[in-house]
Amino acid sequence: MSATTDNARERAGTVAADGAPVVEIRGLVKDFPVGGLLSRGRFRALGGIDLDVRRGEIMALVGESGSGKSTIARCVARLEQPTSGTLRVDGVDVLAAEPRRASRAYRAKVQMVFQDPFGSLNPAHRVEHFLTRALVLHGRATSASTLKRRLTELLDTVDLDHALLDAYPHELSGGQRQRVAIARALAVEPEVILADEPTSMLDVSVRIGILNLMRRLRDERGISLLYITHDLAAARYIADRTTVMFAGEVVEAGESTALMAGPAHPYTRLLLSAVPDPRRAGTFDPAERAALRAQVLGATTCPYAADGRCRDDAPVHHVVEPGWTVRCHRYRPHAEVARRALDVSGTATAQTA
Ligand SMILES: Nc1ncnc2c1ncn2[C@@H]1O[C@H](COP(=O)(O)OP(=O)(O)OP(=O)(O)O)[C@@H](O)[C@H]1O
Repeated sequence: MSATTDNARERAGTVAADGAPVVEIRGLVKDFPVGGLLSRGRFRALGGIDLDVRRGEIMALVGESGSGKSTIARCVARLEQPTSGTLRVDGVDVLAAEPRRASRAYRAKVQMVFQDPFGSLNPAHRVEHFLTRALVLHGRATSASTLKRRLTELLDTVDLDHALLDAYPHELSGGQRQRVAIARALAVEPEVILADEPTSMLDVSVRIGILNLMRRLRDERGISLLYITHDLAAARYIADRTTVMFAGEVVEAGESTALMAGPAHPYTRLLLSAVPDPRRAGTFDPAERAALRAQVLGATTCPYAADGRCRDDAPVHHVVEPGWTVRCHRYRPHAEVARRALDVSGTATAQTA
């Protein structure tokens, strides 16, 4: 863990990550059927993922659209059934112990926050309904007075005005809606929150508030977060560690600051070369996004792909430093030499130097 992160926690008088994994994923494979009901075609969305989220840490999961980030979160949330692999939460083998759909006890431990807060809040109900329902269903408010107190506490935690209890989702801004969704997740006092692009539909000016809120939940409550994002700048800002995915595989994982200062995998370097400018106003421009996608998917035309080695012989994980791994045949332990050897574009060198 970086000195910067440690200092930030010390300043805040915080709960530090204790290093023990709360979520342990091993060899997770997910195949989806393709080609209709009568077809036997399968598409492998996850090719055997290993990933840990430690207690009280934020783990960012980054990678281009379609790389499998949401599928991992949905498997952990029990919204998808993995094809194979193991998933442990608090040491419990979830796929063996839990029903296909998550039990209430499991949902009390693991909560998910989605990209579109409007889509996840029924427009017919007021804020009070969403929060009350979560509190009552999970036995977190057994009397009228505790309910009132817990509602107030939840609103305070997510920095929402108490008057908004009476508001309908359409009366809230995007940022306020996402805060309600987070408050609803917090109502059950979870150990883990899976946040799937929670800021991508929000204006830049609002995003930072949600990122800071997630950081506070980690620091003050020791909640573990799996934070899915396309935005590497946000991952660098908020996450203790970052896992980089490409085409259903983890290609690099390590402490965020170090990984982003000197990425060892060509794909991570390409992603970093396209980090959006945090000063830019408005939401992500679709045209720019298409250009980014073309550039990143161009990574499949890695200069070393021609030798066919990755296709014929899957690369293994190399240790760059303790806690930092990269999956690339071409990786050599002397980082500077490796980085030059792995260079795939002049832009990447310029931007990440
Ligand atoms: N229910 C499904 N049926 C068939 N294919 C699916 C299904 N869900 C996801 N996929 C495919 O699995 C792959 C991984 O999808 P996933 O949503 O996990 O990617 P992602 O990295 O989260 O992308 P995004 O950032 O766009 O959400 C994609 O190719 C997607 O089309």
